[in-house]
Amino acid sequence: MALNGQIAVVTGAAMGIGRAITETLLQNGAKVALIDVDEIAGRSLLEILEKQFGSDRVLFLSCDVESEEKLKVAFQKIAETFGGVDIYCNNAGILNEIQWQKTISINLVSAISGNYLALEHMSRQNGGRGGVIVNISSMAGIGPLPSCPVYTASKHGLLGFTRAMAAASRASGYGVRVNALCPSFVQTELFSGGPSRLGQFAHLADEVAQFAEKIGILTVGEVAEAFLELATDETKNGEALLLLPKRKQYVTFPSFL
Ligand SMILES: NC(=O)C1=CN([C@@H]2O[C@H](COP(=O)(O)OP(=O)(O)OC[C@H]3O[C@@H](n4cnc5c(N)ncnc54)[C@H](O)[C@@H]3O)[C@@H](O)[C@H]2O)C=CC1
Ligand SMILES: CCCCC/C=C\C=C\C(=O)C/C=C\C/C=C\CCCC(=O)O
Repeated sequence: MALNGQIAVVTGAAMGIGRAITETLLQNGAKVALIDVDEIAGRSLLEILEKQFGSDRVLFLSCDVESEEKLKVAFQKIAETFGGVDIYCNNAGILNEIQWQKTISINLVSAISGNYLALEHMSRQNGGRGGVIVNISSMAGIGPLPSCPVYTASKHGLLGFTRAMAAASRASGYGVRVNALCPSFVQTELFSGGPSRLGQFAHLADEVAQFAEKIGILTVGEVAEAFLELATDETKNGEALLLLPKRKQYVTFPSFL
């Protein structure tokens, strides 16, 4: 699938992985709507991107994805401005074992709301053009991160939702592929600030840091490249792409047929 002229929405786009994905989409010719709760970082990035790619190709919407109402309004504004939605990257996420309910709320509940809102605009059953959704899960969506049981649960939940949604989309003729990207540790604020947000599991920080050092740390650019593969390869639906510094593989799950 060529990205030229495609309309993409990226949540948590102001920094980290979301910013890198946004830049990659723009470099490949897409128009991108950036959604982020951090208005200052979002507006400052918008200014940079407008200069680089033109103001007709980027849009920033200050929005907390925890508010389904505000997210709905943001989607309406994007569809009106750009004329539809073709690609949805659900990336906004936090790691906070102290405020663990918020972790579930953003990483799982809001992710589900975002996927449903995206489908309202993208599904062929609703008059949309079809397209692709990429959910940013984590390696912690496949295996346990001991210092972060709730984060692990949220990412396992998101992966399960992705796979079921992909099957539902195929069976219902939505014309929308739904995939999950599962990176290991990535050099961002979420990673560097992680140790201070482990709460009762803070004593496990050193063990995790050693594990991270052993397997290596990804750059946001490497994650954006893997995102591009899931977004553009039209054979991929319901996939979980595991990404480590020295390894990339589509995860094989048990089959019950
Ligand atoms: N950094 C890592 O080691 C890994 C991160 N991930 C996942 O990648 C995604 C992005 O993470 P990073 O770039 O590392 O994080 P980050 O903390 O560097 O950036 C997250 C962005 O999301 C925004 N955001 C947070 N809550 C929001 C909300 N309620 N509404 C709207 N925007 C919100 C922030 O303002 C920020 O711009 C997350 O889902 C994370 O779980 C997955 C694997 C590894
Ligand atoms: C030093 C404490 C830092 C806390 C963690 C910071 C960021 C983590 C982000 C993730 O999304 C997790 C990434 C990779 C590890 C995930 C799972 C390990 C699974 C190991 C196993 O299967 O045995």
